[in-house]
Amino acid sequence: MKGTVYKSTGSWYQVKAENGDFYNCRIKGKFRIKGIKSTNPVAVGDEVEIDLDDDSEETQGVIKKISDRDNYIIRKSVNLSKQTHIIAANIDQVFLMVTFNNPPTFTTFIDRFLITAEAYHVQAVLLFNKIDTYDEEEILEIKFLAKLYRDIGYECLGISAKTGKNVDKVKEMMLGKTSMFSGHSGTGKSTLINALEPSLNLKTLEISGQHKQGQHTTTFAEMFDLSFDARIIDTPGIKGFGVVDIEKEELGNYFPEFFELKQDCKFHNCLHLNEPHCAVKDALDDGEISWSRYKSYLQIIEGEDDPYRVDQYKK
Ligand SMILES: Nc1nc2c(ncn2[C@@H]2O[C@H](COP(=O)(O)OP(=O)(O)OP(=O)(O)O)[C@@H](O)[C@H]2O)c(=O)[nH]1
Ligand SMILES: [Zn+2]
Repeated sequence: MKGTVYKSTGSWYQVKAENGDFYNCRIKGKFRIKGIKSTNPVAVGDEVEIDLDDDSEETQGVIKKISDRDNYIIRKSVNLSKQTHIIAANIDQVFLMVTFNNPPTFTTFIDRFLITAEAYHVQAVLLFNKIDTYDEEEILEIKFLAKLYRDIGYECLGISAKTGKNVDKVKEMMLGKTSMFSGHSGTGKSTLINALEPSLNLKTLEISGQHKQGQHTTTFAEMFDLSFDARIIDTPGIKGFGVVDIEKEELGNYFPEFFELKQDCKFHNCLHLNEPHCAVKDALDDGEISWSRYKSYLQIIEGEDDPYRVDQYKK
């Protein structure tokens, strides 16, 4: 029988089978995924093949096969170097909650987030939350930012999780998909999820504001079905959505607007720094590429505080 992994505790996996029932499953045999050394062979979101065992009191299952992943997000294992822990797989989209000043979300943060999403092949959507609190000037700034990112190809939406403004549009975007929510603490993730599904009580809600994090507790992601044909993956204790190592030479590929111009640079391996006849720098001078994006690019390539090379736990 086919199924999807909704929860993992390390040795047991909760699988929702195609008949809609949930089964506790174990793994049989060895699962290796090409190119990655992982501490967990099966992750939340994985599509699996299971065999049911009716002999025991409670019907249990055995995971026999795991399907190729569309994408997955990882973090480095806490204990074992060079090992990775797959947090979740087959994610359709990730929403980044952005607030202008309460708390501030800087463009460098947005850009780092988008680069990570590009590297993981996960579609990213920017939600500008708390639009009920902004004055005219701030609304203009939000609109400016939304246009900047829309022009690059990212969907942007102004919402208020509190008043419910455009929450129906978020719902629409989620239909038939598996989504994740990310953003600085206090940007309104919990409030939005509450507005989307009032009965859902996520672990992130229990953890926020307390000091349960920081110990070496292993955190496991969990998937939830919502009432309107949508699924969300909750990743308690993991800020942002994992780690990714990016080489200098490939960084520009994760800026879609840089990538598009790359073939016009004189050197095929142009880093868009001081090389002559660089199409990216020309576009920057012409105002076709935003300075804030280029600044983020420089910061990362120069290796200034490199937060996405280390584990990002909530402190
Ligand atoms: N005015 C206004 N306040 C909001 C809105 N969304 C959230 N808030 C408030 O912002 C504060 C933080 O919201 P949370 O939903 O707890 O934020 P969070 O992102 O889940 O934070 P963490 O759990 O720490 O990651 C709360 O006081 C919310 O009531 C909004 O759209 N408008
Ligand atoms: Zn160049």
